[in-house]
Amino acid sequence: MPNVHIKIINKSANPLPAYATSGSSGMDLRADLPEPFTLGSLERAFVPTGLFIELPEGYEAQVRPRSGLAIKQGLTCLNTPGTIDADYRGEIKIILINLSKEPQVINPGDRVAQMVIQQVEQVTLVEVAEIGTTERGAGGFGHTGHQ
Ligand SMILES: O=c1ccn([C@H]2C[C@H](O)[C@@H](COP(=O)(O)OP(=O)(O)OP(=O)(O)O)O2)c(=O)[nH]1
Ligand SMILES: [Mg+2]
Repeated sequence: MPNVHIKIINKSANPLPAYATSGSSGMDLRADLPEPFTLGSLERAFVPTGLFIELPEGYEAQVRPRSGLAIKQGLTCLNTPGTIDADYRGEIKIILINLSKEPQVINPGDRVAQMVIQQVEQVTLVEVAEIGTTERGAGGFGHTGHQ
């Protein structure tokens, strides 16, 4: 398991993110807020985490929604999966949107998203006149049917 440097600016006394179980893909991210705030129906907002991360080259972090919040409160990440680049040194922020019909309250320390850290490769694009053929070809967007 590689080490990753993380700095936490702790407005809400939040603990460092951690994997909830030994098999968890993501670590939950807590809202670093001075007080509760309300996200109205269809409103979006930055939710600060107070976290600054130094990812090794060749890694990325993804900010993803939590399914429980999505089904119970209609809260999700607008740009899911959010991309944290390896060279980003600013605060990790969550772009939360309330897709429910009711206002939703976010409390300091609430676990509003999760962060998955994984390896990612950069490639060199080589321009060619023709690309290779496949069985699928240009078929997509449901062309294999529903069942
Ligand atoms: O949910 C997110 C998504 C992004 N970021 C930060 C880290 C990321 O490295 C940077 C840029 O994100 P992205 O590439 O998605 O945004 P952009 O609109 O392309 O901005 P830029 O031109 O700065 O790359 O913003 C977050 O804190 N949370
Ligand atoms: Mg970008």
